[in-house]
Formats: sequence, structure tokens, C-alpha cells
Amino acid sequence: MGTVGDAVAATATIKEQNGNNSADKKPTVIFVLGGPGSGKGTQCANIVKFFGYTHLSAGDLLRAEIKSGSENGTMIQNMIKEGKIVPSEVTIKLLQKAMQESGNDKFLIDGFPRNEENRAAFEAVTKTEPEFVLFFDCPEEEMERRLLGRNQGREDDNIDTIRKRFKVFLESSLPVVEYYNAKGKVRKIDAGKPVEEVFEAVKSIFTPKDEKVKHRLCYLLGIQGTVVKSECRTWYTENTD
Ligand SMILES: Nc1ncnc2c1ncn2[C@@H]1O[C@H](COP(=O)(O)OP(=O)(O)OP(=O)(O)O)[C@@H](O)[C@H]1O
Ligand SMILES: O=c1ccn([C@@H]2O[C@H](COP(=O)(O)O)[C@@H](O)[C@H]2O)c(=O)[nH]1
Repeated sequence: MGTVGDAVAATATIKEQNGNNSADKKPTVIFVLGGPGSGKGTQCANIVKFFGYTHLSAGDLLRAEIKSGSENGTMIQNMIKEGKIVPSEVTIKLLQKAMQESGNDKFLIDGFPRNEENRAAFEAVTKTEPEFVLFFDCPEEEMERRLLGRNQGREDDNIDTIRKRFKVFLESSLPVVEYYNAKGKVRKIDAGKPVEEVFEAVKSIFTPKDEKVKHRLCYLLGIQGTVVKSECRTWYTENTD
């Protein structure tokens, strides 16, 4: 098992190799957490379209690493088959590389951190805390149904591995959500609903408060038949169906 120190050392090497410029600028990071099959990837794709974030799925990065024939490939593959958590230094290195290569400065980090050690290592290495944590709360029976129906050829979407993933989620990943909840950083979504309804709840979290006030004002002005100012009309047209 890797330690926070291993992850910090590995990152110092990346910084030396890449130079320090972009690594020193603090990005905006949102952690997207929730059980396996809670709909994180599905909703991240929507958030990217609406709000211009770069979506980094830690699981996808690890699967790409296996495919690339990297020296860590076999180790990662075995961990994923067993639903276990890959050492922090491996995952953080992949996340940092993807962040640097993206050219963006705001990220949805999906499926990471998966345990307390992942969390502490990421914060120590990147000196970045998440803006907030988007937490998809979904009943286990619903997640199991979704995973068994996902049909993407994933080696870990079988009932034995799914049960192991649920156990790891409860024992190791939920404490990370609880950690950030105690800091007032968790935005919880009822993820057991249909995709569109879940996204309505997600949108509301990403829409700044002043925009919500504007929206409400426009709505009320519309109802009252008051002449809507042009700025208000433009905003209303752009933000409603
Ligand atoms: N709200 C929803 N209602 C019904 N099905 C959904 C919903 N959201 C996602 N799905 C479907 O459930 C499956 C899992 O969704 P998704 O891949 O987004 O979950 P995930 O949380 O990213 O999973 P994992 O952690 O295993 O990568 C997919 O087949 C997806 O189409
Ligand atoms: O930070 C991470 C993310 C993922 N893993 C491993 O990958 C699988 C699949 O993850 P998904 O988020 O469902 O794509 C997960 O069960 C872990 O084995 C990881 O170790 N660390």
C-alpha cells in the first residue's frame, strides 16, 4: 500500500520533469463521489456540456493505463478485478498529468478520493482542497441493477466484484464524504431518480446564487406581466427550455 509520502515524492519528480509554471497555479477541483453505478459518469458528461469543466474519471484513467501496457498495468488490473483501491501515488500521478494536459483550470474529479489516504495524499501533493464534493446518494439495489445492465464490457461489472465494490465504498469511501461533510463541503443529490431529474438537482448546485435570484425575479416579472428588461429577457431565453 502506498503512503502519502510516496505520492508527494512521485509528484516532486513530475514537477521537475515538467517545470513548475502550470503546476503552481491552483485549479478549481470538484470531487464527484457516490457508490458504484450511482450515475457519476453520466452526470459529469452533462456538467461538462453546461458548465465547461474537464471531466477526469480516476477509473477511466486507470483503465487507460492498463491498456497502454504500462509497468503498473497488471497490478492495476488485479486491483480493479477485486474492487480494491489502487495506491494513491499511481492514481494521483495520472490525475495530475491529465490536469496539466487538459489546458483547463476547472475539473470534475470523478471516483476519487476513494479512501482517507487518497484524500490526504491528494491535498498534500496538489495543495488543493475541493471547492465542494458532489455526492450521489443512491440505494444499493438501484446501483446493482444499473451496473448489471451497463453492458460496457467492464471486467468488474459482475455480481461478485460489484458486492466487493459496495463493501469498499461503505468502509473506505463514505468516510471521505463524512470528512468533507463535517467541513460543510458536501452537496448531496438524490441519485435514485431518472437521469433528467438528477441533472436538474445538479444544475441547481452549479448555478451561482445570484443567477438563481435573477431567474426567480424574471419568473415573477413574467407572471406579473411587467415589462421584462432586455438583459433579463436575454438571460431568461438562454437559461430556460
Ligand atoms: N439516474 C439514472 N437512472 C437510471 N439509470 C442510470 C441513471 N444514471 C446512470 N444510469 C445508468 O446506470 C449505469 C451506471 O451509470 P454511470 O456509469 O454513470 O455510474 P458511475 O457512478 O459512474 O459508475 P462507476 O462508479 O461504476 O463508474 C449506466 O448504464 C447509466 O446509463
Ligand atoms: O481512484 C480510484 C478510482 C478507481 N479505482 C479502481 O477502479 C475501479 C473502477 O472505478 P470506477 O470509478 O467504477 O470506474 C474501482 O473499483 C477501483 O478498483 C481505484 O483504485 N482508485
